[in-house]
Amino acid sequence: MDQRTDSKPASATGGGNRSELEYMPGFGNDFETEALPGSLPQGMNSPQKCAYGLYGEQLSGTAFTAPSHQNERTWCYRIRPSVKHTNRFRKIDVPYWKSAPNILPDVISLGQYRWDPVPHAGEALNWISGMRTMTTAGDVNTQVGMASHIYLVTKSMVDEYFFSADSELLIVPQEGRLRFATELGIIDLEPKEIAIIPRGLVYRVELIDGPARGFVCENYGQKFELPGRGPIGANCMANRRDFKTPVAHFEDRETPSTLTVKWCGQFHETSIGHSPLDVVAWHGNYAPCKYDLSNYCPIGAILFDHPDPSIFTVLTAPSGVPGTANIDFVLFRERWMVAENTFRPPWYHKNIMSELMGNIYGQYDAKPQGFVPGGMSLHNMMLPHGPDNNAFEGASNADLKAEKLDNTMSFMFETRFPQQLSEFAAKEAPLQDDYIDCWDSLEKKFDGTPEGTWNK
Ligand SMILES: O=C(O)Cc1cc(O)ccc1O
Ligand SMILES: [Fe+2]
Repeated sequence: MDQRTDSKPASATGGGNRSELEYMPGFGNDFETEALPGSLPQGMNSPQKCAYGLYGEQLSGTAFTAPSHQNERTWCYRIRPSVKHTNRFRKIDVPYWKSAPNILPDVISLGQYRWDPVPHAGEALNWISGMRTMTTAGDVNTQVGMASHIYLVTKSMVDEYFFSADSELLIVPQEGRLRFATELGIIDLEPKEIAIIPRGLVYRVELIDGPARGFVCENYGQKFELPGRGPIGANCMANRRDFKTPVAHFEDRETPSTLTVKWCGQFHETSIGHSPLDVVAWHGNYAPCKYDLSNYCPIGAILFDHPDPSIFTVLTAPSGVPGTANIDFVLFRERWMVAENTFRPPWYHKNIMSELMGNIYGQYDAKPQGFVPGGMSLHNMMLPHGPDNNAFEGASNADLKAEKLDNTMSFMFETRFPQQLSEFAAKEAPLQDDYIDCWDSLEKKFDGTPEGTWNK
């Protein structure tokens, strides 16, 4: 669906409140939007002279020759071409934001790990200084794998801009509200929502309500897309129309500013004399978006058994291997549990993929205690895990009436690669040293009686 929306440019500071922001519906649509009437060329991309004296510029998110159903690019009409934004770069240190490969000789990643919420620091932190890498997987240089991070944001970026050439960011807020002022428009984000910021897109992050904390999946590989639903058909899970992309919004502001670029795992800074968020009009299918997780329509077992968690996939970032994702983003949210004669929580298992989980709010059914909002857990490649003793006992003896799992939202970043703990995750973050004890009290129940419940 194409949509054309004119919007007034807001104040130079990106002013205006959330309700004034406008979004266009759809996932991966071919959008078009202009902030000034007539600023978007029609019928062609590169007129000899653009309206309002704008410069035309293409942002390519896939190779020029990617198959047409995967090809993504956006045409921007901007006050200055981006190349005018870049002076010489200098390398800077962003010590807590790591990239793969980051395999540390004195850190053991083999294990089941769980962390309490990372507390806010004494000093004020912004989107860049407040990023805390927990795990890395794959290789940023060959564009496979991912990193997981916690962000701790207590101050806005002011005249500071950022882009990651390495990655697309999937952002999962847990507390506080943030504004992403991007080249292509403004997204306000709060817990229960997620956002996707594409590789190469310049933006600034402002604090609306703080402190803000959340989770980030940094995807080095092919972009996130909606999973195929197979026999489920054309509806449910995440529906395309519920993804929202901002309308064009520009800043014509000449102030000394800095642009930080993440490139091949390293950070670089350059000075510019103006806001780079100067795109007046754009069209294309390479754009940021947000999605309200309360729109996710879960599908599940309606008679017996516990399906694989892939049934709850919101987004998947494919690898070259069919069915084996670089990353799946999986959501465990409110739902009814109705399966008869079934052990309802997740089963015990070992998985070739590695599972990084975060709790947005509430209680997770396999871990009624200890996995708290803002907390994370890691069940690495082929490492056994499953319900703790309380969950096992409770679910094995429960009266199996229909039961609503209410007030619960956790998620999983599941990748085909093993995840390596960062130094921060192993040594500074609030690691629960006693996590594996949660399985200690599981008893031997083998008693020589053949009866289970499956043959009743
Ligand atoms: O380990 C976990 O808690 C995540 C998970 C949930 C589930 O329902 C099935 C498998 C699985 O890995
Ligand atoms: Fe699991």
